[in-house]
Amino acid sequence: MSETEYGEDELRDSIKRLIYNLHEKYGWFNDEELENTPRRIDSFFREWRQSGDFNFTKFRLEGKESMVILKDITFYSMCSHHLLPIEGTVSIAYLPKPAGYIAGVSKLVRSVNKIASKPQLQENMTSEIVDFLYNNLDPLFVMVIVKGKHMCMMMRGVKQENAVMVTSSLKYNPSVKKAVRSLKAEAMKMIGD
Ligand SMILES: Nc1nc2c(ncn2[C@@H]2O[C@H](COP(=O)(O)OP(=O)(O)OP(=O)(O)O)[C@@H](O)[C@H]2O)c(=O)[nH]1
Repeated sequence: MSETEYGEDELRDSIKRLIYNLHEKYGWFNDEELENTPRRIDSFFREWRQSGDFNFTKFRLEGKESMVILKDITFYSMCSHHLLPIEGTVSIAYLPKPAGYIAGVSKLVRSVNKIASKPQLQENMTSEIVDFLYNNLDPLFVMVIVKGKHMCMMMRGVKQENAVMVTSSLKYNPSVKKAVRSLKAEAMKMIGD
């Protein structure tokens, strides 16, 4: 449903109704919270939706091409099934083309933040990051590994304190098809555990 069909005011009103209904049923909120919690939730979603746009600064590779790794980027997302947080790390490996693009390193983090900042499934987030980097950098090879702890499995349901979901996705230029297995092994070795 688009924003024109379901406007910002209606969204705020429905959050207010949710908080009031939860209070009716469970008696959870005091007066200050009934007044201000809907506004805070609304502004969280606004801030989250707006986070992310940036200029993807790139440079030209001058030396010989070799694998670039940025590992253990912290991310926060939310599962689209329960709207509960997912937190974890993203590791990125890419191989630029000869004299091709290299990313300003912070832009790899900004790419993760941009894509993480919405409710989603981890598998889809992983492949979306790969697609975004592939489209922006036009590399020979890109691989992303995501390790996520899902609050929906920690504070409810199966109650797993330590389970970590690991997902990976890769994309490559057809010219390196025969080398993909060794590129993947090199990326995984450099990223490590
Ligand atoms: N690839 C690469 N990038 C670097 C290195 N040192 C700094 N950078 C990046 O160079 C980029 C410069 O991009 P700009 O957009 O001009 O700088 P900025 O506005 O300060 O970027 P942010 O750090 O994203 O706020 C940033 O992404 C830096 O992280 C490096 O050794 N290698």
